[in-house]
Amino acid sequence: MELGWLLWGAAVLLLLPVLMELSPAVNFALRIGFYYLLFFVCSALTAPVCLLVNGGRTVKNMRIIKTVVKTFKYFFGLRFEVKGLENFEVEGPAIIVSNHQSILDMMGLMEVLPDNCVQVGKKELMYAGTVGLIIYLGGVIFINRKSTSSAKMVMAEVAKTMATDNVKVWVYPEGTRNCTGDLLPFKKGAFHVAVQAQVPVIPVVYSSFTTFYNPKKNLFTSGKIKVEVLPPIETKGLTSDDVSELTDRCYRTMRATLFRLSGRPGE
Ligand SMILES: CCCCCCCCCCCCCCCC(=O)SCCNC(=O)CCNC(=O)[C@H](O)C(C)(C)COP(=O)(O)OP(=O)(O)OC[C@H]1O[C@@H](n2cnc3c(N)ncnc32)[C@H](O)[C@@H]1OP(=O)(O)O
Ligand SMILES: CCCCCCCC/C=C\CCCCCCCC(=O)OC[C@@H](O)COP(=O)(O)O
Repeated sequence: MELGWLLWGAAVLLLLPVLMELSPAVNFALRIGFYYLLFFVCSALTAPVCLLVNGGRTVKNMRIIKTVVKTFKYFFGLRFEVKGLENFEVEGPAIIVSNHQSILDMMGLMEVLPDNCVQVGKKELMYAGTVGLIIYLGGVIFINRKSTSSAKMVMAEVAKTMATDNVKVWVYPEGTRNCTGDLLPFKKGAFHVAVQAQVPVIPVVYSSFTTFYNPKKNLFTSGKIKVEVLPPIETKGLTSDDVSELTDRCYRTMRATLFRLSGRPGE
């Protein structure tokens, strides 16, 4: 019986590289599956460490999470080329906004995440097994995208407390993943919070993943991701009437940067 299993295991191990070469779908499924497994297992192992070291839900756990997630890129042959980190060095809290292409963004997020920075995430993530637990412990702010009123209430609370907690808040203004190489129109929530809290908006742009990652084409290979942290946009003196213009300005700057970093001719 054991011999049978041994032979079976050896056959799979020998066949796997051939299968991965022959079938992009197998390659994609194995690499993405391994990514999920990494998240799941590392979350389960990191949660007790966070509890032991920091005692519960606190942004301080993001340092531990960041240390662990920063190792994931080596498993997938991904490299980050980062510019502009000095733009994170603002006095006090800020709203950070970035484009959002895939769940692979978590590696890019942790690659540059400044200290004392939490993220706004869809509340469904709370139920993602051990990942839900670890992001809860990391201080992630959960919003219900299906209820604008409740989402706005949560965001209004963030605007009130981010100054006292001295935290930066990272928001994905597209509101969903978008791996087309372009930007979706921006939701305004992040910019309302920035104006309500009178804190700067710091745009962060990741180059397009389309050269190495495309679920529709079962493409997931190694690759280089350019990351640029842009200069902060001040909101002092702005009111809710200025939010649309602030959103549009940020959108245009980030879209031009996305095209530049991705080597795509601007429009
Ligand atoms: C060790 C291993 C570890 C492994 C683990 C590692 C990972 C550890 C990190 C995890 C990290 C997770 C990261 C997840 C990332 C996502 O889950 S992304 C998806 C969730 N995020 C978002 O949706 C953020 C962006 N969305 C927003 O900000 C949206 O504005 C809101 C607040 C959700 C509302 O959205 P909406 O219902 O679509 O409404 P929207 O069109 O934006 O606005 C409607 C109206 O309300 C107004 N409005 C909007 N917001 C406001 C406001 N706050 N105040 C006043 N008015 C407002 C607008 O101005 C608009 O009015 P008009 O100007 O058009 O007249
Ligand atoms: C025992 C319980 C078993 C539960 C199994 C769940 C295992 C979960 C394992 C890995 C989950 C990886 C999730 C990492 C965080 C991903 C963050 C992210 O990118 O979420 C997508 C969100 O931005 C936008 O969502 P949509 O594009 O609107 O959709």
